Amino acid sequence: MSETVVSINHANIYQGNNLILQDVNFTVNKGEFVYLVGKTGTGKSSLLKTLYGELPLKEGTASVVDFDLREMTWKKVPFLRRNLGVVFQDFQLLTDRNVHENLKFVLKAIGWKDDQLIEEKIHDVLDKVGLKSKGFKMPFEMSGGEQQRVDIARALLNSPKLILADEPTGNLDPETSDEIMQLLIQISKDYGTAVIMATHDFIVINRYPSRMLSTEMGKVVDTGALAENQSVIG
Ligand SMILES: Nc1ncnc2c1ncn2[C@@H]1O[C@H](COP(=O)(O)OP(=O)(O)OP(=O)(O)O)[C@@H](O)[C@H]1O
Repeated sequence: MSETVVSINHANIYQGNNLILQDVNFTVNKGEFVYLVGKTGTGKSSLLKTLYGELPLKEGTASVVDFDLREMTWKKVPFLRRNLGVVFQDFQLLTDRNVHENLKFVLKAIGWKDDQLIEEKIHDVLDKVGLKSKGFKMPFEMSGGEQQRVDIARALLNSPKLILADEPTGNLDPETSDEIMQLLIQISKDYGTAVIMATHDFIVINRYPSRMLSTEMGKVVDTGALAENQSVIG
């Protein structure tokens, strides 16, 4: 039986008092890879922000990795985030410390204390993103693709059931975008992690076709699973 990771029903998404998306309904299951597409300003980021607790859900219902978004308070948001991985376009790494220290900082912040477990976890996530030997590098010494891999490694620290990615290939050249897409798809297949990825990049979507949610005219349209991406990378 499939395991539901996101379930959103009759939700209205607001920015302040402005209604951005109306009557949003969809579910995402374990291991699914879903694109979120739509013209600029149509609400992709607003929807993702709602899913990771940055915007409050005022109308409708939603459950994200078993957290009820209507019950969300600022105190509970960090607990929701510990069960998610969030990946952004601009990497958001701490520039004054190396990759290893960036990852250690996050683990310490969420309460990890055992040095050996910390080292094992960092080794594990760097291995998963193909950067096993790059822990000593400073962010400015890395290419955009490598920095995005570190951002994905950071998202994996929580062993999340869901990764929310907002334009993760937006700053990358086509070849590097390909590598990041293959990595995200591989993660969703290997670890059963669901991925919702906002993108404008139709080159990427055409190369790695998958289910699409489209924001248009204040609604979210579910195009369903048009094709499997399995054949592309498999
Ligand atoms: N902090 C904010 N306060 C008020 N309105 C906002 C805020 N952020 C976004 N909006 C508005 O909400 C609407 C949706 O914006 P959003 O960023 O979600 O769209 P998007 O589809 O992600 O756009 P893009 O593709 O350019 O990132 C836009 O009209 C935008 O102006």
